[in-house]
Amino acid sequence: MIEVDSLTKRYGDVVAADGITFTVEPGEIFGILGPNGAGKTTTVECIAGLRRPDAGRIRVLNLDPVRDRTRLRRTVGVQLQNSVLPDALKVGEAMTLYRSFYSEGADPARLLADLNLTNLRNSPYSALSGGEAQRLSIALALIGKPRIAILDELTTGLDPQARRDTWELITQIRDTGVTILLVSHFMEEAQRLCDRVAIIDRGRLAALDTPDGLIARVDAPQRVHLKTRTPVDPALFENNQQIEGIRTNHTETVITGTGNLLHTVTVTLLEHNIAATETRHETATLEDAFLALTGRRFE
Ligand SMILES: Nc1ncnc2c1ncn2[C@@H]1O[C@H](COP(=O)(O)OP(=O)(O)OP(=O)(O)O)[C@@H](O)[C@H]1O
Repeated sequence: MIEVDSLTKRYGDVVAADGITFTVEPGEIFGILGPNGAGKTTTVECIAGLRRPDAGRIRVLNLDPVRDRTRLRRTVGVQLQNSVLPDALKVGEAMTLYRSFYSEGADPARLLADLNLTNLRNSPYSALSGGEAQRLSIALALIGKPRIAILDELTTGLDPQARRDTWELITQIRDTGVTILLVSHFMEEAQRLCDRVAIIDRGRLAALDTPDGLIARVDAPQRVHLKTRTPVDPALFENNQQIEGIRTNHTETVITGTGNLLHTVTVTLLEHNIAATETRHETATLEDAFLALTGRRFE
């Protein structure tokens, strides 16, 4: 769907994109993840044909985003970071206006219903909450029935519930066959939502893999935290190669190790007829992967 090969873009002395290469496959939710100023927006703006690369080659559905911008506009829906509409424009009017840009497209009433915006169709843009405005911007990105949707910093500024609702919505949109290119600086968002993630740091592609694949590159041990009614004897876990360490503090036990650690611990407890009142399994996160891959903390 999208091919980016050695993309380079400079603003004066700043190299915002420095030889970035990746491809996006049909039906993927593909994440571009990186800290502020990493070059994410520059990359997707070049893909959307809004900026001209200094070097490198981009193809979107086999078209050149700059040269073939008019043709691409029919198949690529874009929601840009911090996009705003005029305050007085009503939700329904915005949908009708954007629909008029396309000879073929989605039914505005149907799309409003799908995005749970029907009741707000007469509300002016200025009266919308952050989550409602984001849902409207997604609706506007989808009004031309695109094959690819580019969504930039979709959930920034939303509360946790609105963020989770938006993730659910993105998954549903993908399930209708739309390929999604998602820009984010939220680790959890990328981990939960994306099929593959390109980590961009200082204009360069630091890594590209599934979230699990990125996390698997981290050499951090897992931890299982247990609470039990009576103290656990650490000797029960000896002679198990997956277990690297045990710390006990009365009825609280923390076991570190590798492999299928949770399974190993659970089986051992069952064998000795010990019931855990609480179990928590901690594994490495994308945040750990970022640190391991770039040598820097995400923030
Ligand atoms: N129009 C511009 N003129 C000059 N410098 C720019 C321009 N747009 C971006 N930059 C610089 O290019 C670099 C990359 O910016 P970009 O917006 O692509 O990063 P980003 O990863 O999307 O960041 P954020 O998460 O903060 O939006 C930054 O150093 C930024 O200051």
